[in-house]
Amino acid sequence: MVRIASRVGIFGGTFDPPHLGHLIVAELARDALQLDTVYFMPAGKPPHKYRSAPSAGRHRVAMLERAIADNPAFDILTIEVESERISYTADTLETLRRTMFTHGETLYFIMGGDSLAYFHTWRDPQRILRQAHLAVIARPGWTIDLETLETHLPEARGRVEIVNAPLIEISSSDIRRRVREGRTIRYFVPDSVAEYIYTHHLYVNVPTTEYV
Ligand SMILES: Nc1ncnc2c1ncn2[C@@H]1O[C@H](COP(=O)(O)OP(=O)(O)OP(=O)(O)O)[C@@H](O)[C@H]1O
Ligand SMILES: O=C(O)c1ccc[n+]([C@@H]2O[C@H](COP(=O)([O-])O)[C@@H](O)[C@H]2O)c1
Repeated sequence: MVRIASRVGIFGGTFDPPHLGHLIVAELARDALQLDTVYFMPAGKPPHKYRSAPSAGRHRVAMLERAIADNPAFDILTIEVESERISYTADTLETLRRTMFTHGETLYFIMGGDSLAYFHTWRDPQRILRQAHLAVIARPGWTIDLETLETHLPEARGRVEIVNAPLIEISSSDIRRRVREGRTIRYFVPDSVAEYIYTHHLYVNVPTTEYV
């Protein structure tokens, strides 16, 4: 039997909380790149946000479970939230290649344009590009500048796919602020996620050192 290697998206993020922007990005990447599965991968300790901790991993996973429940092409990878270490993507992808994606799967690491702008500063970006392509979606306020990226990182040439999508001005930080201020988050997150946020009193008392 000839086995056809599958095409897999890995969408790393803090997801504190997951919002409709994340879901639209994942669905458009799935569609554009013909991905069999998109895995949402919440970071345990996100490298650029480690000064003040995000909500507990169990809350972020629970919200993701609710957010993706009705999409059979979406799943969750808990490898990073289960670890005590800072979630460096290069390490995670290598581990996943060793343990889970061992059949020549084509991997796409999905990110917004804001993440791409700093990608060359990530730990060992060359190592990431050896494991996966990047799938990048535009984000309001950020230009996708492949030329500059390739100047910093020649290994990115031919490894980055741009996914066309409408600009979606939704962010987790805005949602956290809205909850804190008692404003609506309806239609920013799935109803099931909003319910979880209110039931567990998330984002009500966020320290003044709200992470950036
Ligand atoms: N509205 C959006 N449009 C495009 N990409 C997005 C959008 N929201 C998040 N992303 C991308 O999803 C990934 C995970 O994002 P993250 O979980 O940090 O959410 P966020 O909304 O950026 O959070 P915060 O506001 O707390 O920084 C990142 O690569 C980010 O660029
Ligand atoms: O590996 C790195 O150096 C690195 C630096 C910044 C971000 N990342 C990853 O990028 C993803 C999005 O990060 P964030 O902070 O926007 O949620 C998440 O999976 C992070 O672990 C990874």
